[in-house]
Amino acid sequence: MKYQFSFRNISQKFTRPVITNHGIWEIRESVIIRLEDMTGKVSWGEIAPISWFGSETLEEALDFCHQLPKEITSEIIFEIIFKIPDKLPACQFGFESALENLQENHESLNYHHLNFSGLLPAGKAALNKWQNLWNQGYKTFKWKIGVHDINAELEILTLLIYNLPESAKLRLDANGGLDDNAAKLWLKQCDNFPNKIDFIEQPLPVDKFSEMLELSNYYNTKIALDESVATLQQLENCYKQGWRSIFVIKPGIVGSPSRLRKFCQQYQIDVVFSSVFETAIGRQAALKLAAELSSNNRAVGFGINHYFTQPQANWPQSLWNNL
Ligand SMILES: O=C(O)CCC(=O)C1=CC=C[C@@H](O)[C@@H]1C(=O)O
Ligand SMILES: [Mg+2]
Repeated sequence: MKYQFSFRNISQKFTRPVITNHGIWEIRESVIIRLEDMTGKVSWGEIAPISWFGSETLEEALDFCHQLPKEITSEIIFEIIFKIPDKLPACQFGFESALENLQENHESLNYHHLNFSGLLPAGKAALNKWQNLWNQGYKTFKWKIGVHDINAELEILTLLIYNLPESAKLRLDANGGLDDNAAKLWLKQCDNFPNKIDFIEQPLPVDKFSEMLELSNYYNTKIALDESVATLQQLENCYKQGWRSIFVIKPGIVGSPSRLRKFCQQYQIDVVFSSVFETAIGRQAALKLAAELSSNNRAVGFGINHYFTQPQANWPQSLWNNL
């Protein structure tokens, strides 16, 4: 099968910069790819790298797209998906989801049974942001920690827990920014609120796997790996090294959807699906996987209607025309 291939770079400004232990992220850039088959059917994919999570860089993704011919075959696409798995995971996701969309009618996608988690700004700004997300229907909130002084953040946590409605849940994401003592302080504090805290995400850096495994066996508060399991190879490695607590999966950078499906169905892991702050194109493909593979009814981190200001209506054609 042959496809007309084209691609364009897109950048979107976050409504509010995403501030994490990795730094301040103001503009989200990604690559939109377009495949048209011989019947004229068109489908879209999105390549949305996060290089500091371990995916390829945007430049590597663009270079890869530039070296592809304007007319590509399904053999070339399968080569992308299965032959270069760990170097270009965001490209794998973009191309395979575009191909899947050509082969399936994604309108049948039903993810209305999913619960969504709203992203709170780091620091004390979270205290006056949660209310309007609650009013929009979010009952789970993710708050970035490891950004400000730990004592200040622990105080804010207490205020957040005191102010949030009874049924609201909090998940804390340190982005690997804590040391062992700080992680123990957070876990000890969270153990005091067992019905409030969903989990602490990536408390320690990626190279502290055994320390996180030990913490996960000692404290009641669950720990979720994120940066440690960013790509399929890392996911498999952490599972094989004994991780059985929560795995945060970012479909946009993990790699091939079909290989992810196979892994999750084979190992029945406890997963939380998470956005890479993609556009509606990548989000639709990611939520398709979340709808199929989510476990334990965990809220998915795709609260798109508060990441970007640009309207996402009648994408992607309108987007494509304006790029
Ligand atoms: O998972 C969510 O709730 C939203 C997505 C999210 O928090 C992230 C997406 C991409 C990079 C990070 O800044 C951050 C994360 O660490 O999970
Ligand atoms: Mg995270």
